[in-house]
Amino acid sequence: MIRKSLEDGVQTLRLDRPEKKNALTGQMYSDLAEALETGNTDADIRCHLICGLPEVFTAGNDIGDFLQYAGKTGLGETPVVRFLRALVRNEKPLVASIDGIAIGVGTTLLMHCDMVFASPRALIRSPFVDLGLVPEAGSSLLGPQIMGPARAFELLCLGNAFSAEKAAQAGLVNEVVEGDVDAAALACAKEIAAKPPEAMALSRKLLRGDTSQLSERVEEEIRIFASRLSAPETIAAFQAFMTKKKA
Ligand SMILES: CC(C)(COP(=O)(O)OP(=O)(O)OC[C@H]1O[C@@H](n2cnc3c(N)ncnc32)[C@H](O)[C@@H]1OP(=O)(O)O)[C@@H](O)C(=O)NCCC(=O)NCCSC(=O)/C=C1/CC=CC=CO1
Repeated sequence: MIRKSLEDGVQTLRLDRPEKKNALTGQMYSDLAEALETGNTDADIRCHLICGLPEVFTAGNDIGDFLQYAGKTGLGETPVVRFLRALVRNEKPLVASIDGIAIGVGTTLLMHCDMVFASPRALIRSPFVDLGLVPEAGSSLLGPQIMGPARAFELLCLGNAFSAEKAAQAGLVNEVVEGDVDAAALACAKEIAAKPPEAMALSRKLLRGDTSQLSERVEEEIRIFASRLSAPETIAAFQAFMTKKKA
């Protein structure tokens, strides 16, 4: 589930599905998308904070859910697609706090954040190719822009895990926090929320620039990603994960 709260202009979105390492379900994507969309029109929400649980941000998309899409022609207007579009269209500053594993979309959503805080035990990993998949959430465009093509290849194609320190060196993480990472991220989100909102919105928009190329890339990735969900090597990788867990 997603636990939502609003305090001092900060909408906190806490991923909370500990029994499955916060793997994201359709309902969780819908809740996240709705929260971001609401923020675009609700003046009381001045900043979003997305966080997970101790030792786990998220294990990425629920792999069991992926198997349901095999054989289908596209992802259509599924909750995950709604969420990916909501990330691109989000107009309010987005802060993330990672205190553990951040896998798949748990990595790529960070590229849409304005500030990212990580604890020393954070581990960022995107095993897309190992799963027979391709990068998503615009990461094929944002990844090379943020960290350069070489490190983006290492993270997004090779699937190497990045420590918090390495992610900070790559420009994906703003600060590695030794103490309470959620508290540090919340303090930053409140600082953002306390600033003049119009100037903040205009400044953020200038920094982001024209997002049409990003939107197009997200749609292109969705098309390729959807077709990959029926590829034999992909289905085999999903089944291997599910079976290994059941054994
Ligand atoms: C490294 C792990 C995250 C954790 O390992 P470990 O601590 O040993 O814990 P486990 O025993 O493996 O896991 C505990 C239970 O959680 C279940 N689980 C974990 N991850 C997932 C998942 N992603 N989907 C479904 N279920 C998950 C696991 O089966 C256990 O359940 P049971 O107790 O009932 O057996 C490790 O679990 C791991 O590597 N997980 C898989 C990570 C992964 O490959 N994620 C997919 C990333 S791809 C992605 O996110 C892509 C997209 C797609 C396109 C668009 C947008 C979204 O995302």
